[in-house]
Amino acid sequence: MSAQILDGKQLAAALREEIRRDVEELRAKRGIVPGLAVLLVGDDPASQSYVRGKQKASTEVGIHSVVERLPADLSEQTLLERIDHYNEDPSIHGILVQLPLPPQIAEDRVITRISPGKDVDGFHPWNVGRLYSGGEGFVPCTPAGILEMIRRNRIEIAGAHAVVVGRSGIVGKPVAQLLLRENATVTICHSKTKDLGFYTKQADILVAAVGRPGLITADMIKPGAVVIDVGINRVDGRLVGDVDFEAVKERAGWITPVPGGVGPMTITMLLYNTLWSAKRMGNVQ
Ligand SMILES: Nc1nc2c(c(=O)[nH]1)N[C@@H](CN(C=O)c1ccc(C(=O)N[C@@H](CCC(=O)O)C(=O)O)cc1)CN2
Repeated sequence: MSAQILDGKQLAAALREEIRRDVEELRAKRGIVPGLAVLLVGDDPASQSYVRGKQKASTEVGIHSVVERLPADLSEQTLLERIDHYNEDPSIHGILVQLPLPPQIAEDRVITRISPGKDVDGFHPWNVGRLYSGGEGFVPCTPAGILEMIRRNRIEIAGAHAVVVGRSGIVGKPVAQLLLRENATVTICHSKTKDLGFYTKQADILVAAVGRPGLITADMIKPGAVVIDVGINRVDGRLVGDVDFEAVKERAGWITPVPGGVGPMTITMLLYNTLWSAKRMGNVQ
């Protein structure tokens, strides 16, 4: 039997409607309009498209967004000064710098400059620490979206063996931490893992986040497993994930498509984080 599809596009639309209603209530009852500042350096087409998506989605739910498009040869100092500006702006509740950055700019110095209380990407070391220590803080958007997809489809995490392939700071490590927080037994695999299939075959929940098209094949899957594909790879003008979707869907219990799976949840969780930040700054419960 073919796997059930974890439809991120559909879930994202439903969540955005919930967020839109919450934003409207915050505005009507408290006069607070959530504000998001997005800084885009350079002209990478994929980054431009993601930023356009963030701006459009913000407008649709009533979040005020400011997008600064900055030249590719921008100095790190100028970017840090723009961040300082938004750190001080009381109408802005969330700040993000679209990644990747050009080589002359150090990502860690930029991320660390964002006020942790406005770090809606959840990349600042303060928020990373909160995720690991179990405290309240911003959770990175893609991992938060994955957890939301699993929960909303009533898939049991506690006691499951979750295998995460990929150890990036944006997806692999935080999603592993979130699954651990939900009482999964977690294994993290990466490019140096020997015999990857040995681990993936044991996964009740498999998260693939490496950026290698077709890395996960049907023979690497436990029958009935939940397969979450975070890969976004362009092959011959087509968008494909890290999972061989057509073959794996015949063996898995649940599977995310690419496109239309995890991707749309990323921007939705950014809206959620911005709303949460505005509520927190306004002391709204
Ligand atoms: N500051 C950040 N930079 C980056 C992040 C991030 O969370 N914060 N994540 C990615 C890019 N990203 C958001 O910024 C992102 C990636 C993919 C999607 C998405 O909706 N994908 C669609 C396909 C879209 C397409 O055709 O390309 C899908 O999978 O269905 C949204 C946002 C790196 N940088």
